[in-house]
Amino acid sequence: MIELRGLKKKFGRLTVLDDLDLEIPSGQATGIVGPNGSGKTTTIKSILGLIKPTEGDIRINGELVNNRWEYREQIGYMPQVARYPENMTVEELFRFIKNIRGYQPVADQELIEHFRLGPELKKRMRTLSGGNRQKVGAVLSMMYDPEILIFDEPTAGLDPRSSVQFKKKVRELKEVGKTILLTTHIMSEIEELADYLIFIVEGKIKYHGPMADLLKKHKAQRLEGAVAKMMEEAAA
Ligand SMILES: Nc1ncnc2c1ncn2[C@@H]1O[C@H](COP(=O)(O)OP(=O)(O)OP(=O)(O)O)[C@@H](O)[C@H]1O
Repeated sequence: MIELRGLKKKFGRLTVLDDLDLEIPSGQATGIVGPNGSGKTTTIKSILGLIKPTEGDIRINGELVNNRWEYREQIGYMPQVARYPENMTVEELFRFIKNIRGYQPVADQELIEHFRLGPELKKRMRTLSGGNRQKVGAVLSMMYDPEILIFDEPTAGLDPRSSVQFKKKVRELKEVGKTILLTTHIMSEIEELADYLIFIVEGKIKYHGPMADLLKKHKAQRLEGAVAKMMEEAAA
């Protein structure tokens, strides 16, 4: 379980995360939704230790991870916008990551095939299409078989077939009990993949709990309707 307690983040005078208290359950997929600029990526980056919170604690499986780095080995991260060594070819990049880690990945070949990246391996990163860069990010996030996977708008830029391939992989990861956290603006994707939902507006949690409870509460069949209602309530 990932626990956030009293998490605050300020950038100068702007409060971006305002006292977040929540639990992200293990072995399930959790979707974070909310309007643009509501703090989703900042929450993810805080969990990853890429942003230092102004206040508050983050615990993973009960252990406080503030200012500690080792725990990041258990997390695979696919960022919204990734920066890579642009002159490396895709295969050089994979080799580079293996050298940094110092041990062999569990599933790189299988993932390269799954995402049909074979024809891209000899291309330099700077020449890849946006969608293929995303797929490289997906492989990097999964190839060491981490317990926790965090995907920030993972299917933005993927063509429909690749998006289906990505979601199939996420379902497989769920089946083997991984903890998954993902953000997306595509509500149907959250419905397909997530069991648990976090709704965040202007850095405040407006809902967190099982997806089914939210739909029941708002008497909605589809998530889009429930989220639209919550957005109206938040704006009122
Ligand atoms: N390094 C930074 N310095 C200053 N402000 C920042 C920084 N990073 C994020 N912000 C601000 O924090 C707020 C939340 O940003 P964040 O990227 O977490 O939103 P988001 O919910 O992921 O949005 P989106 O749906 O558009 O991706 C925004 O107002 C953004 O401008």
